[in-house]
Amino acid sequence: MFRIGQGFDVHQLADGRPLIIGGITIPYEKGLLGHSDADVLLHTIADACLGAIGEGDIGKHFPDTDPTFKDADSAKLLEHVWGMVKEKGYSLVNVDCTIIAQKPKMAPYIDSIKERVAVLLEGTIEQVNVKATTTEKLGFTGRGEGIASQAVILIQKSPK
Ligand SMILES: Nc1ccn([C@@H]2O[C@H](COP(=O)(O)O)[C@@H](O)[C@H]2O)c(=O)n1
Ligand SMILES: C[C@@]1(CO)OP(=O)(O)OP(=O)(O)OC[C@H]1O
Repeated sequence: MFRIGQGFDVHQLADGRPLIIGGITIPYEKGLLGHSDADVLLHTIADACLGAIGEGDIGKHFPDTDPTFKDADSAKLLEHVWGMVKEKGYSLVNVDCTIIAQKPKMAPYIDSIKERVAVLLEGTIEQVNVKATTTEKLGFTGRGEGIASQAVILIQKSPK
């Protein structure tokens, strides 16, 4: 049995924050603002996982009003969500993600991000695709005010 899920997230860029995307710290003049470490890509993947198993979204499981999740490592949040996916008997088929950012250039970091995501989802690099696009200087991403991300995941329950 297959299930599909999709995720979308946006975080604002602000001074004085590290830029963490896909579990990797990327050198840049600004970072993403959030209650957690604001890892927009890992939040997107977590939401896609929760969508695939019909379990709502990360705000439901990790409320941004809960001090437990202040400055939380989003890799830990995704690990928890992936545990829920496994608990229901599913494994990864593939995940495809897009980071929407005018700057910085993501290309040098894509392979490291893919490796990190593959580890978190207990899959191989071949099961993970991560892309980046600008919005040609249009909109909030184009003005460099924030970074968005999208993901689609396919999971499979193997017959016993
Ligand atoms: N933050 C980004 C955005 C894009 N890239 C790479 O550049 C290519 C061209 O981007 P367009 O928005 O002009 O289509 C894109 O396909 C990515 O490979 C990037 O590395 N970092
Ligand atoms: C991850 C959580 C929890 O720390 O906070 P944020 O980092 O603000 O992220 P968001 O994508 O707005 O929503 C999920 C939150 O509940």
